[in-house]
Amino acid sequence: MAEKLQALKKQACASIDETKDKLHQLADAIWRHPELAFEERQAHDTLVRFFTQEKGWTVDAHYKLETAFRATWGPVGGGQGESLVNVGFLCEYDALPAIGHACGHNLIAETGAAAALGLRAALESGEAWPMPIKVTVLGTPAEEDEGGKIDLLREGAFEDLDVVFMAHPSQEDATYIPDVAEHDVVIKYHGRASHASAYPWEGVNALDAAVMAYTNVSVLRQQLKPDWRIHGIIRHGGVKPNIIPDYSELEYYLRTPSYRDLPSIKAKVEACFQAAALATGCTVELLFARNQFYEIVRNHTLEDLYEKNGKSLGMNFITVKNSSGSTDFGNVTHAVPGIHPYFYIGSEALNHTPEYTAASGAAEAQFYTLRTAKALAMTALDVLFSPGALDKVKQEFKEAKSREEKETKQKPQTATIEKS
Ligand SMILES: NCCC[C@H](NC(=O)CCN)C(=O)O
Repeated sequence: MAEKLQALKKQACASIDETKDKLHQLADAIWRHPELAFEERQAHDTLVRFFTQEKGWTVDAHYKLETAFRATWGPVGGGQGESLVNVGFLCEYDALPAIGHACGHNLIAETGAAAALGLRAALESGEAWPMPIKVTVLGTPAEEDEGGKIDLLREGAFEDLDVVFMAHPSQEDATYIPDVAEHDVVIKYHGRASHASAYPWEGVNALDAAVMAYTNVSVLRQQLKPDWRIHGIIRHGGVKPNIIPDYSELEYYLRTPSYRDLPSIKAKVEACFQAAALATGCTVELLFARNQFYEIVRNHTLEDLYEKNGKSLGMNFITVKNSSGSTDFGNVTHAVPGIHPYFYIGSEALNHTPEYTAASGAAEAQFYTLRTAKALAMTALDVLFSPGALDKVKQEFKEAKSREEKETKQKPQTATIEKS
């Protein structure tokens, strides 16, 4: 089987190389027209067209969400009574406000599509596969905002998948970076307008509340655990200096390494926001996002396979220990075994900067993006055909889940303001 597996991997890589121009065009079209979360209509249509033109894929446009899609191929192979193995690849394609594809999600879409095409090409060689195999591509919107994958999870989109792959652009190749749990909140202060010079005493200053809230949180930061994060912006702060602002608005992201600590960080910042309202006489509304992002549940079996395949293609892997951002893929890994490796794109630029936008649209990124897609397809082939690999992946996932359940029993998700 080892030789056959090698030949299949070669076939997947060759097919990705053969499709490289179309794949580049796909990423380029998404990059040239950046769209915000849940508004990715053109990216959705571009990907739907891509899979429709590839032939053989069953494509569901607007799958469960307006800008999500699903493309499936197969099943192929297997005898009667064998259970189906459904391999999933994810495409993200939302951009950031003002700076476009500064997180390279156009390249995530490309790796997901390329890896799926590569796996399909290998599976098409006509072998008698021991079990029925299906390939599924899910287009998952709004990673940079509410987390479309969490909505899709709730809608059952991941229920029939056995393993899920995606890869994220970065400054390095890493099988895992500690993406943390996150909950977002919008804070609205309502005050009363008045002439700021003639009768300021009649006003209730909502900007003052926002500034106090910002300062309260900054003061709180010193007392947070080193890997907890709170960061925010003031979105509205008034309209004219001579009108006491009657409205202000902030948005904050709250992050902890485990979702189990989110209630604690939320309780602490809520106190900061309420205190600002009390001090200024404003009323306050706290609007927490409908979805919480969870940290990634690691699958070392998948990571090791990916690393081995990546190294065979020339990748240099580094180990990252520092907490990173967050991803709605974290929630996926609580339901299905999966990996979310990071990949170098030929630039030292940092994500969420204009320089990264340029790098994710540059021709240089293509070599690295396709190399990553090849490593994903090869890893999927290992999962399918390396003896015992799928069982090992599933067993590790099961063990992680039962550890998780035990920890949740020991430490339920409760809000506490810890006293020293
Ligand atoms: N509110 C969701 C923000 C998600 C965002 N994701 C990334 O940057 C992708 C890399 N993990 C974040 O700010 O972490």
